[in-house]
Amino acid sequence: MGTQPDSLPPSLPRPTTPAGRDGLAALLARPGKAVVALDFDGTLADIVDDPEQARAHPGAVEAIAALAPRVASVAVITGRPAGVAVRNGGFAGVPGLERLVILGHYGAERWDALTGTVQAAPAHPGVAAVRAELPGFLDRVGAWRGTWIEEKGRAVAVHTRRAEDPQAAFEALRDPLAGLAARHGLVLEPGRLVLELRPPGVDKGVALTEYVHETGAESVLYAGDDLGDLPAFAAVEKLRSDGVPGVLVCSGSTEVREVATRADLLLPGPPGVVAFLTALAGAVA
Ligand SMILES: O=P(O)(O)OC[C@H]1O[C@H](O[C@H]2O[C@H](CO)[C@@H](O)[C@H](O)[C@H]2O)[C@H](O)[C@@H](O)[C@@H]1O
Repeated sequence: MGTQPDSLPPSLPRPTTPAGRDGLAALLARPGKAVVALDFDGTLADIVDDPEQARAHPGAVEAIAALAPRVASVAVITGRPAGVAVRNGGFAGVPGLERLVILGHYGAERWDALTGTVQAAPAHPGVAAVRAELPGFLDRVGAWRGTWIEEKGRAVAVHTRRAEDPQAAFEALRDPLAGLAARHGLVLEPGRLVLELRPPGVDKGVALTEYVHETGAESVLYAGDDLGDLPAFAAVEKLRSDGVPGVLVCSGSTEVREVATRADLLLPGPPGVVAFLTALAGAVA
């Protein structure tokens, strides 16, 4: 049996890094000054073939609702439109989630449970241009059968999960779509078998940093699973170097290596995240 040389409770999985253990200890010492920020797809929701069908993993909403009243804030930071995350997550009107904040479109949109409204940055004209060009563009570059376009309002995403060889389809489209995005003043956001063309200027790191400063938090936990979460990881690393303790959690240890290798704590996907959040709520009770 291992020893616990610090004050972390045995009910919680133990971060593997000193910085992660410091971050978790700070959160537990003063939960009322902690922000817990969570990605949606792959972290709170299991990955499925059809994004419309993605739902919060069983127990996720209950775990967040138990935790949220005991910390400064819980925020969901997602590439989804904020309204889609609210709907698919089932986050509206839940006791305990009265102060939940959802930062959608990587921070370009914000939904507050307090008002039930979405605030958004102005639309980028490049998105409409790409939307019009994309079907013909995919035909011309010979996209794999099964590749499809997700309409996201402020962005468009090209999915390859349903192609015969999803990874080959993803790799074949990556450079062409980066070029198309650049021609219209957009950036390419690669994810798990998805290539999103979206406006520049904001990412999950910017969104998280601004939110931590807004709330005056003195510690932060961020959990994510995908490449789009790496800016948030970098933001926590920067906050740590500025004296704000933080914990980095990876949901699923094998899918996206870059996320796993930078995390302080590896959890086995959304079921593991739900178990962790439930235990965390118990530990700060
Ligand atoms: O920031 P997130 O909450 O992780 O959202 C990022 C992207 O998630 C969605 O795509 C991913 O989940 C789908 C449903 O499980 C899956 O089919 C897809 O392969 C994944 O990449 C969403 O569809 C994208 O728009 C988001 O950008």
